[in-house]
Order: sequence, then C-alpha cells, then structure tokens
Amino acid sequence: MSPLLSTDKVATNPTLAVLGFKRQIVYHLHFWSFIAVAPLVLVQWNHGNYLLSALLVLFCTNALLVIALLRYRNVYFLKGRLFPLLAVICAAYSTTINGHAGLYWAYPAATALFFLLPLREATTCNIFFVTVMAVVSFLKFPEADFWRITFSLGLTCLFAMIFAWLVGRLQGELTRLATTDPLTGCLNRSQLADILNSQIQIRERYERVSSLILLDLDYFKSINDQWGHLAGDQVLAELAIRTRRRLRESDQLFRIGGEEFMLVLPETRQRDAETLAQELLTSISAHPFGDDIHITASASVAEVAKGETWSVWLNRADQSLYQAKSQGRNQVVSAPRTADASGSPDDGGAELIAET
Ligand SMILES: Nc1nc2c(ncn2[C@@H]2O[C@H](COP(=O)(O)OP(=O)(O)OP(=O)(O)O)[C@@H](O)[C@H]2O)c(=O)[nH]1
Repeated sequence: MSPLLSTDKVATNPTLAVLGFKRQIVYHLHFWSFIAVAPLVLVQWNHGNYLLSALLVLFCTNALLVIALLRYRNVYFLKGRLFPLLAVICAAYSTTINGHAGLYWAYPAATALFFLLPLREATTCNIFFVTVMAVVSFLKFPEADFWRITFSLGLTCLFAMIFAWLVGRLQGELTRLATTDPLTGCLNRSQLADILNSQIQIRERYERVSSLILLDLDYFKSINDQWGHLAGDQVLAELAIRTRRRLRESDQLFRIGGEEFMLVLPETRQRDAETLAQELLTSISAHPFGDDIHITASASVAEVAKGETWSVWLNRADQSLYQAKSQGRNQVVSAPRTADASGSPDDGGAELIAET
C-alpha cells in the first residue's frame, strides 16, 4: 500500500486522518469505476458503438491517472473534475444510443459526484447532470418514463447530497473535537508539530520571524487543593478566554499540559513577544479569577532560529520556562537567541526580562 493510503500515516493527526479518509474515497471510487467500465469498452466496440467505446476509454484513462497520481505522487489529478464531465457525456450519449441500458449508469455516477467533489460543486454538476438526462429522456422515451427518470434521478441526487453534507459536518465536528481541548477550547498537542513546522517553513522560505510563548500557572496544585478541582477548571477556562482576547487573529493558543499553555505568534519578534508575555503575566496577577482566586504565572519566550526544528525551538522555550520557575516564578525569561540551528547562543544565556 502507498504511504498516502496507509492508515499508520494518518492515525496521529486528526486533520490528516480526514484528508486520508477523503483520498481513500476518491481512490476507491475511481478504482471500482474503472473495474466496472473497462469491460464496456469492448462490449460497445463489438456493438459497433465506436464513439461511445472511445469515450469509455477516456473515462478509464482518467480513472487510471487519478489512481496512479494519488498513489505515487500524492496528487489529486485535476481535482477530480474529469470524472463528472466524462460521466455526464457517457451517460447521456449511451442513453441516446442504447436507451434504458445507458440510463442505468447515470444513477451511480450522480451519487459518486458527491464523494469526489466539494459539496457545492457536486450539487451544481448534478443539477446540470439531471437536466441533461431529463432532456435526453424527454427526446428518447415516452412522457411517463421521462417523469419517472427525472424524479428518480433527482431524488437519488438529493439523498446523496444530504448524506454527503452530513458526513462533511460530522468530519468537521470530529476534527474540532480531536484538535481542541474541551475545557478551554484551545488547540491541543495534536496540532502542535504541524503549526510550529509551518512557522519554520515561513521562516526558512521568506525570512519571516515567529515567536512562541510558554505560559504556566504557578503553584496551581494549591489552587486545586484549596478551592477544589472545579474552581481550578474555571481558572483554566477563564485564563484561556482572557488570553484569547489579547491575541491577534493569526496567533494560536494551545493548552499543552494541565496548567501549561503555548502561544504561537506569527510575524512577531522576540522583543514584542516578551512585551506580550509580560502583559499577560501582569494581567493574571492583577486580576483575580472566579471567587477571588489570586494566582501568578511564569512564562518563557523564544523566537524561531534559522535551521531549527520545531522540537529544538520548543525545547529552548521549555528550558527558559524551567529557569523562570526555578528563579522564583511570576516572571518572563527569554530564551537565548541562537545564531543558527547548531548555533551557540549569541547573548550568553537565558535572559530574565522582568519580575511582576
Ligand atoms: N483543575 C484542574 N487541575 C488540573 C488540570 N490538569 C492538571 N491539573 C492540576 O495541575 C496541577 C499541576 O501541578 P504541578 O505540576 O505540581 O504544578 P504547580 O502546582 O502549578 O507548580 P509549578 O508549575 O511548579 O508552579 C496538578 O495538581 C494537576 O492535578 C485540569 O484540567 N483541571
């Protein structure tokens, strides 16, 4: 099995899992369409229907191309657009020359479109498809048949559309549940590597900076012990709301541990991230949570360095957070900036910004 279609490749990341699921549908629909249609090339040729036979060859060639490119290049050939085009032409022409025998193919083809194309595109294609088949049926069959065909094909499309719409919503909901923390609504660790990697790619390709902040509540265990676990939960949820309010649209907030959060800040220099971290800490210590719960937090800041992997980047921030904790908490420590991935720190060691 190709890496694209292997399940162990998609199991760790919910977004990739959904993508893998969609690609498997595309792959199987093209594969089984090819198996069903390939023999008809010869059948139609033997009946002297050379044009239809040639159209079916095109259909099969497209199916083979989609399968091969999906398997070996990880590419969805022409985003599946040739399938509906050829399916409409083949079904309409086959019905014109073969009558009901051609018409039967319109039903699986119309259904397949909802699994191959985005919902809106599939609906538009199928309105066109049903209209073409209605015109062909009107010209080819008695009026009673025309109505039966139009309504049954329309109903098949409607059922397929409702099913595809609900599956799409379910996929979206499952992805949201799998990628976010239910208590705070923050992203969870499943997205961490992908999002840090995308910032690293932007850094490498466009020389644009990104920074991250690690923020950890101080002595959170004592809050749970003193006020109860539920109050602790409320502090975490409120902290997420307050932090999100302070962030830009492009920033991302993760909950990466019990009382540990991570902020990814695109287009933000270390100095600006330090200012933000300091503001957050000041706000946490100055404004009590829930039933007058006073708490402080420690934070670290790290700007991504050239040639660095996401785990090295995160690790630098983690070391500085450890330092902030060991130096007395309620403070921001900035990670030493490295000259490059192998880099020696260019400014000595971790830097204490300020104590609140
Ligand atoms: N209420 C609540 N508590 C949690 C949750 N997740 C983790 N915790 C608690 O957070 C506490 C973390 O304790 P520690 O790792 O010792 O950290 P701390 O007490 O904040 O001490 P420092 O980080 O060293 O300042 C533990 O008591 C966990 O039970 C959660 O979802 N809700």
